Amino acid sequence: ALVTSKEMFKKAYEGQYAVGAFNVNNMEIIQGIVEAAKEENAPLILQVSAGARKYAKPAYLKKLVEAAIEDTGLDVVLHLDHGENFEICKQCIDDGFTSVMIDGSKYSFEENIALTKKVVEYAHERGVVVEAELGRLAGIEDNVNVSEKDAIYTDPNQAVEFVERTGVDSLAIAIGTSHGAYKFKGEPKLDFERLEKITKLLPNFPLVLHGASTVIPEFVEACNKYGGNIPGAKGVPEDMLRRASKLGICKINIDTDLRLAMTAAIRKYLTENPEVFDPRKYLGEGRKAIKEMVRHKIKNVLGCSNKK
Ligand SMILES: O=C(COP(=O)(O)O)NO
Ligand SMILES: [Ca+2]
Ligand code: NA
Ligand SMILES: [Zn+2]
Repeated sequence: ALVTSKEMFKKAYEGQYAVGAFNVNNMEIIQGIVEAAKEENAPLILQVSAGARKYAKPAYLKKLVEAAIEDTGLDVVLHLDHGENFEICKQCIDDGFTSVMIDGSKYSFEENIALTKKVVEYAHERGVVVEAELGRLAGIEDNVNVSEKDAIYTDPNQAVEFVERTGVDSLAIAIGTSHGAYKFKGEPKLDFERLEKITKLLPNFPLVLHGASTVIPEFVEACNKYGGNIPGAKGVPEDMLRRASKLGICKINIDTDLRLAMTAAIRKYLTENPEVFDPRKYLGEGRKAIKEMVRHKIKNVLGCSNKK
């Protein structure tokens, strides 16, 4: 069934694990993810960005997620990732999403609060939960280019005030991650002191980690080996993610690791099978790679196997 993340996060918090939030854009990606979650008996969040809605059209994504639930019997959260304004959050809530993110992190503290409150009011009246964001990730957010120097980490005391004044259900925080494949110039580093402080000040309150892909080297190498060009890609080491999920982080967002796995598999297949031109062949390889990646994340990083 389509469910909110309320129960999932409560159990994740108590069980000191995290729920995976995987970005979806087409049929094969959705199928790969839900097959893995089914086999691992894991809680699952499928998240749709504005870019995904433009690429696949909302109706297709909604129907594909419904089909996935029908086919697997899984409980799934359908979440809007990085909602830019009240309108798109309202659209998705009216469209049956069970969770939305309103990303007001680029506005002032007060504007972010005002916008988030407006979405929370509309969502809670309809039984939908809300994720907000405080603090700015470095790196490239979907069509918002936040340069390193503007990256402002989440202030723990502001986080408490933000949660109290907005009534939001979960909060995405900035502790050193960023979106995409190039997260760190030097050694990967997260501000665990800050995360510990926020966790202490907001006990039992679900925190969200964006930009949490590991950018696993073997997949970067495979992409590059078969015609790709992704130099110097670096992500969040998996032990840091495990450590974060033992603190207040209950939702870990993963998109780039899926993209790299799917791209490596398709590049490899096409290079090794030049005579093939059946899309089902290479899209099928991509789907398999997604499934394997998600199983790996569920078992070895998130710790949410058999926690359905
Ligand atoms: O935060 C993410 C995805 O982050 P990655 O690019 O690290 O997969 N989506 O909202
Ligand atoms: Ca943001
Ligand atoms: Na999100
Ligand atoms: Zn994000």
